[in-house]
Amino acid sequence: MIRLPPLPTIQEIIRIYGLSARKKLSQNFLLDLNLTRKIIKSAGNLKNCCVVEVGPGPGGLTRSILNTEVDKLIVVEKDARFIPSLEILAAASQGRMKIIQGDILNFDMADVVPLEYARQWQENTPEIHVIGNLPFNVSTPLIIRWLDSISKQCNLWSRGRASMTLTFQKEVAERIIAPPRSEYRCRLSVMCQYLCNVSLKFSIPGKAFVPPPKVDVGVVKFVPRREPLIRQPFGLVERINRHLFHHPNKFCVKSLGTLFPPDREDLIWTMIELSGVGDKLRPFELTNEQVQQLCNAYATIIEQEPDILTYEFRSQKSAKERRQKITRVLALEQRLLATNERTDGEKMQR
Ligand SMILES: C[S@@+](CC[C@H](N)C(=O)[O-])C[C@H]1O[C@@H](n2cnc3c(N)ncnc32)[C@H](O)[C@@H]1O
Repeated sequence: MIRLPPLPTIQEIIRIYGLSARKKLSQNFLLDLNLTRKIIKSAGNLKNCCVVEVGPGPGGLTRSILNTEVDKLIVVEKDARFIPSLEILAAASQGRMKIIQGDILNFDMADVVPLEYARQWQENTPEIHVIGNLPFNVSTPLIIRWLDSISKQCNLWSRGRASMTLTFQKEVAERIIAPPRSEYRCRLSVMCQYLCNVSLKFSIPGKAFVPPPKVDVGVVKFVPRREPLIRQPFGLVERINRHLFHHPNKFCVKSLGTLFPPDREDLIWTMIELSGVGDKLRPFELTNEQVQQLCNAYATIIEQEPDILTYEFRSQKSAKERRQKITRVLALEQRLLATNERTDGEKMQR
């Protein structure tokens, strides 16, 4: 293990630089180095890896990352007040740490991760990890955005199957990992699980943070799957799940009904029949595989009847906008499916 030289404690850094947590920005600091160590341990072996830490704040987690044999650490922090304290860590890091002041929501991490850490998607251990204790109102939209990138193997995930260890409000963490029939099972569960192996590593009581949030926190690890459990474009999977979980406790036929125009009820039954998923199941009971069967059935239906999408995109203002949106969606979905098939073909040839 690499040890950092003696440094002021995080509490001292906060005092010296006057780094009070800003409630407006939902800032809660983790100052207990036993907990920061535990988070970093749950990310896995970081030896010779490149880590991107999002929202390092005063640098508690950052120190624990630097105390491993990590090869490169890139931190992305939005709040300029933290940069001088992070510079102290960078100076002690023996050239391993780089600071970027920026908003992770408008930032492509692939731009800053050196190519030497890139690996083939199919390779065993990811060499790139993302770690972060972000405000809850940032972490959930961010994970959806990153799942989209994982599905397309773009942005950071054009460099391989980078894993993520992130904190969430405990209840959101429970939703992410919820198995079928769990009270927490929802759209987020399927969206996360079809693309990643997800595990709740441990929970941290809110009172461990300064200032303490009103809720407890869950540390979740995401490892992108080599093959997604649902082999359809992200937008299509998202659409089906959005409709399905609109009524999580009613029979699926009720939720699926909203996918089709009122005069095409027949398509609900076509979808049920094509999927082989019984009509007496409720969305929260569906396995990821059953959601896949429903997505495949829907894809077959819109392939045969693309006009059905006119109903799905009825909120677009004019008929012209609707047509443009449908053309874009279909072209994108077809392109993505073609890419998947090509990759499969190439794999089979090897
Ligand atoms: C909950 S605090 C945690 C700080 C530190 N990681 C810790 O555990 O003590 C969240 C941090 O994320 C930063 N942050 C919030 N939104 C961000 C964004 N969009 N991009 C980058 N950093 C962000 C905040 O400024 C703050 O430093």
